[in-house]
Amino acid sequence: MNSPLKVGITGGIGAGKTFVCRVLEKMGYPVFYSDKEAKELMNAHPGIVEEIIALVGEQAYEDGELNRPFLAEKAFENKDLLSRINAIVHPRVREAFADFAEQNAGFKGIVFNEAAILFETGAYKTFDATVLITAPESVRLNRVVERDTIPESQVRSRMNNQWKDEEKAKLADFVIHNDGTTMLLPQIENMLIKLAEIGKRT
Ligand SMILES: CC(C)(COP(=O)(O)OP(=O)(O)OC[C@H]1O[C@@H](n2cnc3c(N)ncnc32)[C@H](O)[C@@H]1O)[C@@H](O)C(=O)NCCC(=O)NCCS
Ligand SMILES: Nc1ncnc2c1ncn2[C@@H]1O[C@H](COP(=O)(O)OP(=O)(O)OP(=O)(O)O)[C@@H](O)[C@H]1O
Repeated sequence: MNSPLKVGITGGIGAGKTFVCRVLEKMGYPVFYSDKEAKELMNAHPGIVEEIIALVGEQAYEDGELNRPFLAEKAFENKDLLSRINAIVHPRVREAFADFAEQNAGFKGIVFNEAAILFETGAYKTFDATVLITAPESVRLNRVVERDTIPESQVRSRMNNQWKDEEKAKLADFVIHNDGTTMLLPQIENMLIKLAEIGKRT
């Protein structure tokens, strides 16, 4: 079987990546959730656990589980630490996606990968196409405060570690506006038609 078209779906915190990906899943497309995979690997992958402890100390884990609030507070205020954590976690997430893509050669030959940071890491270069989900910062902020019941300051510290939409849009093949006003489904359907055309050419 031909290898599936690999399509990266990204967007800033609260843009609605997962929301859009759930729609794609309902349509039958396989979606790999990088952030979720990263979470699972950080809890269970012995190599990652060892390297995280070596980097930040035993406090990084509590009762065998990643101490996320502890690590989040440190990492989102320290770009160097965050990039070291990324360097430990991302290669393993990439490996897991390669397996997923192979196993899910996919409905109409497309496999989606949802990832919060795709352009920032350069990982976008490994995809056949990229999709940026956008929404104004104020909308994203309100969504996440409501979804996670966390203070605005914590959402902003994550935003500060992500590129602005304008920078990402320059590199994205498709932009989906998920501002709560623009109709979402026609944009998704339009993207799928164009992806099918790209699939035929590759
Ligand atoms: C620092 C950690 C432990 C904080 O955990 P926490 O549960 O508070 O956040 P969570 O993982 O749910 O992420 C929440 C949001 O923060 C943003 N975010 C997460 N990781 C990153 C990152 N490395 N760079 C920029 N933004 C990020 C995303 O918008 C994400 O949706 C965690 O985010 C982490 O380990 N990140 C590094 C691994 C990673 O890059 N994961 C995501 C991409 S594969
Ligand atoms: N078009 C929409 N209509 C209604 N609610 C929406 C819409 N888009 C997103 N939301 C809601 O906003 C919140 C954030 O969306 P979602 O979790 O999909 O964002 P995300 O980009 O995956 O965020 P993160 O980077 O934090 O993982 C969720 O509670 C989601 O249900």
